[in-house]
Amino acid sequence: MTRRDSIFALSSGAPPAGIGVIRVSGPQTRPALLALAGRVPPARQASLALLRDPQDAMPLDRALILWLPGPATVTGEDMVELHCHGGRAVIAAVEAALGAMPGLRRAEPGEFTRRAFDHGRMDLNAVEGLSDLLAAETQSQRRAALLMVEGHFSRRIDQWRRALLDLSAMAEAALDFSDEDDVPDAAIEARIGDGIAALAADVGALLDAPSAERLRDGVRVVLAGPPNAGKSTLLNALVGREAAIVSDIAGTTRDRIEVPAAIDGVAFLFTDTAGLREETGDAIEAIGIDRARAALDAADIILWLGEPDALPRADAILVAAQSDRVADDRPGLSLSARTGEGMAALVALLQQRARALLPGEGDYALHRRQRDLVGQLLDHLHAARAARDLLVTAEELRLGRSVVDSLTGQAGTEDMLDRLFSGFCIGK
Ligand SMILES: Nc1nc2c(ncn2[C@@H]2O[C@H](COP(=O)(O)OP(=O)(O)OP(=O)(O)O)[C@@H](O)[C@H]2O)c(=O)[nH]1
Ligand SMILES: [K+]
Ligand SMILES: [Mg+2]
Repeated sequence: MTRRDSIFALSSGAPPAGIGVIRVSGPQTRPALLALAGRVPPARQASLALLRDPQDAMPLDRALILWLPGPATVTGEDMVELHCHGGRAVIAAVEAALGAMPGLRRAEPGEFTRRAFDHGRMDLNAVEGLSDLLAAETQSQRRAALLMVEGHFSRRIDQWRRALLDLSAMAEAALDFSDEDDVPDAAIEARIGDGIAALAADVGALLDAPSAERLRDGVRVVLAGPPNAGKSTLLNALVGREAAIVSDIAGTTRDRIEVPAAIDGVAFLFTDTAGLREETGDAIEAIGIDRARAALDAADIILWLGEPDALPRADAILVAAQSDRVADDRPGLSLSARTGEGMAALVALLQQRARALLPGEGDYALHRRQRDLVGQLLDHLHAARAARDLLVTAEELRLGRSVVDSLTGQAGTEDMLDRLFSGFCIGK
């Protein structure tokens, strides 16, 4: 796919800044560079140039320019980078000069990336990874996103595609053969079966990959228990600010209070909830209790500040709170949010639990879209394996290949792509 129009945008942060990098991409890039700088420097070598307004030859800025002829560029098109002084008026003047040139216009959000995708420079997984990388706030988010951008997952999918093609070719050959004498070669069928099983094992292993949404939004830690157990006090201590109201009145917290917080490079989403009790005359509190139960259902980790025999889930962490004033023969992790006693142990335990849910060093995380498609691929492989008829096996393998195409975005629906790219900032 090629496009006629060329685009430009400020690709660095909002001015004023030390440097403002304006990128241009498309067939008009070279003429634009010539018009602004009066020359086209050697490819991929930084050089200084006085940029002039082509209309009146007045100086705009002295900038570092980088001429990047396509197709070996990030968009796959001719590109130039203008590293200008990052003042508002400088950027505005250079952008105005570019905008006045024929065939050049401002880029829409994500349009550079979209061109990279359209020209096969990035597949959909790398695009999603880039979106995550730009949004990354913690080091674990950054690491997992970078692996996606670098194409680790895409290369694995490519291996799947090749394995599927090989298996399909074997199945077709066996079918041709069986046409001739009605006796399919048992050895070939066994080889196909083994190949499918090996591929299914590799694909299935990815279904356990950590969730990119969880990595992005934070590990959901829900604090729950009876009224006045000290949930809100503990939440405030964990996030380091007075996010929730604390009082000695039972039933103080009614709504769910969600507070994101990064602890040692891991994103958590802490949720304080209304105290759970069976009977309340207060209609609002009753709604709060329903919401608390819903939060518990969605929790990755539960901190339970109640009775041990009322644990909402077997893996909930039992917390014996307010240890500074309650006699401590209680089971569970003893702590006082007031004095800080036991807090370090709780944080260490949260980190340990979170690590098990998040990608480790060198692991990638999968978005729901990716996980769903990996699941579909696995279903087709299982069906291909279980089929008694080689025709069915061949068809399931073909369906598997189309799932792989969806995974890389080769068979993506247009509105999904529009949504994804519009989430990018301008200049990316
Ligand atoms: N001494 C001491 N008091 C605490 C501690 N934690 C909470 N409290 C007190 O216990 C009372 C209840 O605390 P909250 O944090 O509001 O309890 P809660 O579980 O959120 O209560 P609800 O929102 O009403 O369900 C308040 O008066 C707190 O100051 C603690 O560790 N030590
Ligand atoms: K309270
Ligand atoms: Mg509370």
